[in-house]
Amino acid sequence: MNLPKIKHVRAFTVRGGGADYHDQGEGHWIDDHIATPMSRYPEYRQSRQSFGINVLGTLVVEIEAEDGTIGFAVTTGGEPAAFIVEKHLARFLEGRSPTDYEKIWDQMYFSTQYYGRKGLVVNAISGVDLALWDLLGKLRQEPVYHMLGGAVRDELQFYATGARPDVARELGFIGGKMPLHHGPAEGVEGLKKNIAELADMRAKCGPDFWLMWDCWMALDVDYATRLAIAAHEYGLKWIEEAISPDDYWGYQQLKRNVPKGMLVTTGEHEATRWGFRMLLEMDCCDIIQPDVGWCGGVTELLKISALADAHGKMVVPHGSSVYSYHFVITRHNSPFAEFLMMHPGPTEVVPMFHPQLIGEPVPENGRLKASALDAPGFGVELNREIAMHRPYSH
Ligand SMILES: C[C@H](O)[C@H](O)CC(=O)C(=O)O
Ligand SMILES: [Mg+2]
Repeated sequence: MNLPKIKHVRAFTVRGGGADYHDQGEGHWIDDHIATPMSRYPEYRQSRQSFGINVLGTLVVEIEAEDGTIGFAVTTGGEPAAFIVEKHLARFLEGRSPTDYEKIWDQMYFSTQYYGRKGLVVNAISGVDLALWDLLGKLRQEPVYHMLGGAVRDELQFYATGARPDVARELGFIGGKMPLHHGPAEGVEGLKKNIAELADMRAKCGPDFWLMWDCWMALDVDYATRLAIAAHEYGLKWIEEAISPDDYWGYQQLKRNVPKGMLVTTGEHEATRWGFRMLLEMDCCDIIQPDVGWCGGVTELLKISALADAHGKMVVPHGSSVYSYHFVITRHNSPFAEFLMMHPGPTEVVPMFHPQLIGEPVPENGRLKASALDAPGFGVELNREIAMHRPYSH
């Protein structure tokens, strides 16, 4: 079957929430004294926005086919990513068939390799790749998860990320991942406060509910080891992204140091099959957590996931709403998914990428039926009432 060719690629920026989920208003749990690598500077300790966590904003990529069908995706990257999409990547799509996603990915990656490889450039590539899969699904009238091989189970199960695992438990989630509030610069006192918070949550959630810590790259191996050992008594299930994503050697050591039964997870700021190959071959962690909007898109996630499978590791993607769900439902080594609680409390389930997506499904009682994904592409529409800006064109 000959599908219409790609006519035009456009990139927009949007401010406020959505795919740039750290861009929230005051009083939100996601910006309340969370430990980060910048916490060593007291002036940047209270708020992540103070050091610019939300400086980029959302990138929206639209790909229009010759018949007028539009695929789109949202990720982070904002204006600099919009420049890369319009001025560099668009040339590898326009005039091509949307079925050529392998060649398109290869050309996007290798043409930018001299200034890219990870971070912002791969965010931009991911946004284009996701928009391409969305377009392909819309042209074929198929959900992306069908094109990835179909569902291997009837529903998705979720753990929730937020400051209130006790509420997440009541809402039906299988676990709660909390932000770590105090980093090494806050000394033994900070470490004790962290443990007291965990102990309090364990008391509120009972003995069996999964409790995890997201350390957002804030620690060093020594602190992470001491934290993990002290947390063992309170049944911490995993310690996430404890140290810098560049420190593969540190992760290898940490995985050896943590108490038996506690998992080490990482990878949300890692990209491509080559980055994940380091994590897997060096045995840095138990679960890898690629973000499909940051690691290279679905085309690359399939390769990362196959590599993880061969190493006997789970793939539990970071956040990313529908872009993750269509992948997780198709893979045996992705047995559950993350739901990032974007309610400020967070005491209610609200769509993760609100207000940018229309029709974004959310878990009910911590679950989502595969049939909730049964619409062409990623099954969502772009909310055209939000203020979108197209800073560059070609
Ligand atoms: C809660 C974390 O600091 C971060 O904002 C989100 C994240 O890393 C995750 O969902 O995982
Ligand atoms: Mg995380």
